[in-house]
Amino acid sequence: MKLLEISAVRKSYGAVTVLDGIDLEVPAGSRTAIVGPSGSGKTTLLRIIAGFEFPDSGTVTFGGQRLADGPDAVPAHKRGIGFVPQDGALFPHLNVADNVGFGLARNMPGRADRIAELMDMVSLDTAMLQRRPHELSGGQQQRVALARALAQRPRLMLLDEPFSALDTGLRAATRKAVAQLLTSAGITTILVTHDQSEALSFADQVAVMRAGQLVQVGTPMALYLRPRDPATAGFLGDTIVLPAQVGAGWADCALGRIAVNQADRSGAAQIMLRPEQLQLAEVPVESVDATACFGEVTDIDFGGPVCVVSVRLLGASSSTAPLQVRSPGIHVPPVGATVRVAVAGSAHVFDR
Ligand SMILES: Nc1ncnc2c1ncn2[C@@H]1O[C@H](COP(=O)(O)OP(=O)(O)OP(=O)(O)O)[C@@H](O)[C@H]1O
Repeated sequence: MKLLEISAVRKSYGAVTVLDGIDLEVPAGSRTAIVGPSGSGKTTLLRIIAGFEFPDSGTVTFGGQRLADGPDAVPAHKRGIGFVPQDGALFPHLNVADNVGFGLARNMPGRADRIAELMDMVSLDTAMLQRRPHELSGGQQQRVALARALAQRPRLMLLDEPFSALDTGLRAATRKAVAQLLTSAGITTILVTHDQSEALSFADQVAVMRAGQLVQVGTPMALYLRPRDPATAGFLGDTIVLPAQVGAGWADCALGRIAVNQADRSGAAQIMLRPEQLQLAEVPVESVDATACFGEVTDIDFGGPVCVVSVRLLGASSSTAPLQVRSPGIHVPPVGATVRVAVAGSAHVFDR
């Protein structure tokens, strides 16, 4: 069942079109990530859902209620939608208790208990209630911001790059904790991020935005393995894109004959592999023959657990860019080694 439906939403600032016909359905209980480069319109879309901005045209429907029909819109405070902005936006002069309880009436019965319950939901110790925001870590501040948004018991939570100020380890741990918390509370969530790995790991629906349009919406796995075009593929991770002749479920390309995931395609096409699909095995140079694909290691970028190995295919012209292959650090072949290149899984054929 869909909780939120966005239909044909357009928004311009002066002559600049920021949202150019957005259609998106968000199922109840799901986690959606909107991902896209800086300036593509992600925050504007989130602010339209929250009610801080209104569309020029198009509709926003939430739980069957029309929230916006063009500029005719329900104000933000009547929507029952939580919003956690990028920097948390805590009130610096208020302590944690007053930040968390900001939207709760001062004379509300059980107010202190509700604030303690919210602190517990976001795994913060109530011993922190008297502290000011500057006396908290970045991760703790984000949790307070989340608790403040949860106080309104929203059915939908909007998160605008809430983890971007956190360092890598804390970021992953906070993201996971927040995802679990929102799911167990049954709160539908939309996360805006420009970090593709964050989108892929957080969401069960990913929407890729480019220049004010949603270019593809689907599960993380579908988008990663079957992106619509090379730009979307490249945005979601590293790629190896090769020209090929495809037909009957196979592609003939510089790596030899490999399986493709669209059996119905034929003719000249561009195919895509993810670098982790290529596997290298060092072999003696005299074992090179025509039955497999071989190359020479030209460079290694040692990254510990995963290294990027540059491989020039034997027979390729010197102007052809080497393949960038990911290889475990303990098995990395040396520069100059001859390697057999094998492909795991199938390649994806781009539509155009
Ligand atoms: N109030 C405004 N007035 C004029 N232009 C605006 C306004 N808000 C946003 N824009 C412009 O709209 C475009 C999209 O902005 P938006 O913040 O939605 O992008 P974004 O994808 O969230 O980017 P980022 O990842 O950098 O936050 C940008 O070109 C921005 O400059």
